Amino acid sequence: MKEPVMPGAVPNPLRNVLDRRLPRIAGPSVLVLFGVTGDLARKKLLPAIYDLANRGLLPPGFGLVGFARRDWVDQDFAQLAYEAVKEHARTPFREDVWRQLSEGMRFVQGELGDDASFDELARCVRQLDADRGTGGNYAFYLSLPPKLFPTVVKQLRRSGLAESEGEAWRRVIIEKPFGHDLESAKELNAVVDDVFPPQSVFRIDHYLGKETVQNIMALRFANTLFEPIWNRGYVDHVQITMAEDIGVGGRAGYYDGIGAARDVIQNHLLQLLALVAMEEPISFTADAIRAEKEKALSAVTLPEDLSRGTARGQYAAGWQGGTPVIGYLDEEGIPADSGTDTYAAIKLGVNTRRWAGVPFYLRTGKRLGRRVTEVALVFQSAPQQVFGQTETEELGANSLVLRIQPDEGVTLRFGSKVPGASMEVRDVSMDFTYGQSFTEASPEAYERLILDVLIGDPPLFPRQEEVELSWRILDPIEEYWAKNGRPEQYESGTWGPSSAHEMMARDGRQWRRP
Ligand SMILES: NC(=O)C1=CN([C@@H]2O[C@H](COP(=O)(O)OP(=O)(O)OC[C@H]3O[C@@H](n4cnc5c(N)ncnc54)[C@H](OP(=O)(O)O)[C@@H]3O)[C@@H](O)[C@H]2O)C=CC1
Ligand SMILES: O=C1O[C@H](COP(=O)(O)O)[C@@H](O)[C@H](O)[C@H]1O
Repeated sequence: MKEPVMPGAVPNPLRNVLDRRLPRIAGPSVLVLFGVTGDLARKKLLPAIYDLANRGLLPPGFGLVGFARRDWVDQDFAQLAYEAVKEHARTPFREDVWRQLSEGMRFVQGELGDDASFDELARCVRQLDADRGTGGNYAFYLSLPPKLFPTVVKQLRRSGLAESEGEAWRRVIIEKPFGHDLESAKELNAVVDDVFPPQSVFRIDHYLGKETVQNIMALRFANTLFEPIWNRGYVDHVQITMAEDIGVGGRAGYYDGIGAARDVIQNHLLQLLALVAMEEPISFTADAIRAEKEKALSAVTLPEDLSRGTARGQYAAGWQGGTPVIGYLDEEGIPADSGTDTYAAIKLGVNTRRWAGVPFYLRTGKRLGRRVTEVALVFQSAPQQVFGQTETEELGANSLVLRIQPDEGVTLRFGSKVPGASMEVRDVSMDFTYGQSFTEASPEAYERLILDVLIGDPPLFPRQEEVELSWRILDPIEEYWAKNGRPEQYESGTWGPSSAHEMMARDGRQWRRP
């Protein structure tokens, strides 16, 4: 409902800003976590829930229900959560916070396809609701292998859990990847859409919960400094890098057959591209932001020749931090003849007045030189170099690097005269680093996103249109790869296959060395 405006009242431009600074606290609610024994729940979700409680952002009567197949009771779940919190939480351990949280924790053992398991879950949730006074507000987090999403959504309806009464709400949180191509994404959406209204569906892309990713909009639209040069008149090209030093670890079952491009380009990297390429939204509402991201994604173009504008690889044995590591094909659970990519690089265009002709190079990979995610705008070189010698990393180009992780911040690189008698210019950096500029700590991405779901605040969650537009970009590339041989092997600990470097060299450019 719109707030009534007094006749003659002067609108206060700070109102919106002040509202955003108020502490945002979740109301009474129960969170049901499917897949609670999994990797994501243990490393990220359970610690994030504890951190929210520790920061006073969860109500005292908050309820948490874990669901998985193993033969556990409430105490086993509490023990798992305790260990996860001790190992991975960001805030210090406080006995009183833990006690209050664990009093509201329950475990339900069951099979997702089994009606009786869901009837037991419904009974447990309703009992917890009554005990803790959570007002019938339930959120369901699907931290599961993606093929199980439709089963759970259907079971939520069958068991009556999806249905709310009166003022109470129901929300469903769906982990990525949302489908494995355009067609399956549409099928999944049809199932979800049948059970939950669009405003109750929260599709998680945890990159949008990262402070530094949210800062892309602040950097662009809260300043006058960058926007005038944020276009084809000044930018030569954009590089978006998400490099990991880890291998596939214990996630073979999920990763093999999915690969690097579906795992992170379809979601995280295309969301970064959208935030860099989009126009300013007319407001910071979910609809306005999503609409601008969708326009940017609709304008994305593929390289004319996919053999020259894409590259993919698979890690072979090598060295990581001085330790020998095995190749992808020797990882546990990976078929010896797997053709799954663990590295992918793609050159895209954005066909708008702002970006026409500016290439966006996206790359991601596992077992690369180091863990780093960054967005680099590489600017055109000065029209003429009056100074004899320029020793620069990007051949004399200035760059603005948004350091998403680690060492979060922003770097501006430009040429400066080297002190001394000669007129030599060398690249230097001007740095903004979160840790040095703010005393406030950044919440973990999942902490922010879980809180937003419990509050019902949707701007940081992509809607179905964005998911579909991203699959439209990736599907032709995956089809091309499927028909054109195996990924090229690259040594672990290096910066990916030689075809990715050749792709840049053909354009007279090179990948940045992060
Ligand atoms: N791990 C990560 O770093 C990230 C994961 N994600 C996404 O999060 C989701 C979960 O991933 P992750 O935690 O790694 O996966 P895991 O394989 O580690 O965990 C899967 C969970 O699902 C449960 N499960 C599997 N089958 C069934 C079934 N038939 N009935 C009931 N429970 C079942 C397992 O429980 P049990 O075996 O005990 O029954 C386990 O708790 C995926 O969608 C993934 O894409 C997203 C970003 C990062
Ligand atoms: O979504 C995913 O992200 C993680 C990396 O997340 P980050 O926050 O540590 O950058 C990646 O390892 C995983 O394969 C992928 O599913």
